[in-house]
Amino acid sequence: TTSKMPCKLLNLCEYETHKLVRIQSARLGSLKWTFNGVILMFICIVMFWNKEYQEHDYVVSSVTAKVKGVAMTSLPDVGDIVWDVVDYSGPSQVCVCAFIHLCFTNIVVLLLYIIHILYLYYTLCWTDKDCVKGFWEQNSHGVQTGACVKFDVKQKTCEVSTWCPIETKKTPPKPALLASAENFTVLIKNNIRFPNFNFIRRNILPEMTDSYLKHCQFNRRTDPWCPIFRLGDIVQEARENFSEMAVEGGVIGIQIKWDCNLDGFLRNCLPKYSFRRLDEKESNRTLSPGLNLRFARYQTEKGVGERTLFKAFGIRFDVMVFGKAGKFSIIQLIIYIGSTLSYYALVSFIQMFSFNFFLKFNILTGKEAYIDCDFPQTTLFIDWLIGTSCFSKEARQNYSEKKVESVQDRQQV
Ligand SMILES: Nc1ncnc2c1ncn2[C@@H]1O[C@H](COP(=O)(O)OP(=O)(O)OP(=O)(O)O)[C@@H](O)[C@H]1O
Repeated sequence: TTSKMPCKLLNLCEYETHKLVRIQSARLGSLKWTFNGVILMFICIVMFWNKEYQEHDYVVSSVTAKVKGVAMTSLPDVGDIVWDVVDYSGPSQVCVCAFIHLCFTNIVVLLLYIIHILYLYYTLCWTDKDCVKGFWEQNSHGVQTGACVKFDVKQKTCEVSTWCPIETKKTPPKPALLASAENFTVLIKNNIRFPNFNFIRRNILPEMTDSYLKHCQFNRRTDPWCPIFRLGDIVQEARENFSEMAVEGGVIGIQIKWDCNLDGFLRNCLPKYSFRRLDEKESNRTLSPGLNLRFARYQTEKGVGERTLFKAFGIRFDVMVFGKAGKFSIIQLIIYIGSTLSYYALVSFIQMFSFNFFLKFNILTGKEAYIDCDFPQTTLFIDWLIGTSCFSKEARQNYSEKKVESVQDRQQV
């Protein structure tokens, strides 16, 4: 007995293995193959749907844009101005569309400004020593000359050199002066590359001809690949009102999405355009809404430098390019198959669950006897439901005679 003690205490003389049971049951057999089939189908659908057999690469791209259109404005102090393609295409010229993607839609013109007219700025002083030559600060309009000059009867102020007269704050005109920019068109040229696959493409597709480009206009339904967009349509696609947005300006995002399949006969690589407003929409509630900038036209009048200052409000179009390309890769396919094999463990789990459930249901309804077990049973319902069934000797014998063929028995081992 003493020699058996360490055996008993430490379970040294025991070996555990699983018992394999083959059950002759049409119901359980068909359940098993149904589950196997469903899982196999699920794996295949996911594989083809998500193209899990492909390796991927991400897009590298460049974008340029050219705007065309003609508009006329009647501006106070300046008169009628025609804005055509030349005004907004040269880099050093006055622009309606200043940077490639910004289009002015509204303008405040400030009077002719003459260079180097001395103007008084409200920095009080008593003598010239109180003023610093060349001094400038954020809210002043020019640079101090260093002279202290009379401002009114009582006060003196530091003299500054600046453009005259001083710009006063003006609200943008409503309706917008350049609202006809709605009909301008912009050609967006987008070149993309997937470096890993050495694949190059443009949004001006190979099958497009010069005459097609001259006349086409993007339309989501009738012409979704045309790279020429009417500004009004872009704003409308972004669910905004052009005439409202034109007053103070704003930012619209143009998203170009390339989702490319580079596999043989399934090859497909076309751009998808979408549009949305990117800046704060509620101009009533937003401090300093919209988008504006200043530019000037310079001229000389009788030897004196002059400039016409424009404060222009505009809609900026930010073009964003996203893209992913996929190509068949045997390594990806093997990795995917390997990672999905574990799903088959689900089959035996579901099988065991349903087997136990049916068996216990039979026990509950008195079709099977369920008495004592070789090991303690918990009283938790969930354990009872999914735990391994245990039978009395009699029931086990009875059951195995009818349905169960024992392949491997632990006690025999
Ligand atoms: N904003 C635009 N709206 C409509 N069509 C445009 C626009 N920009 C370019 N196009 C047309 O698209 C085609 C390709 O333009 P691209 O700028 O590459 O060539 P281009 O010969 O320099 O064009 P153009 O001299 O007419 O400006 C041309 O037929 C051009 O007229």
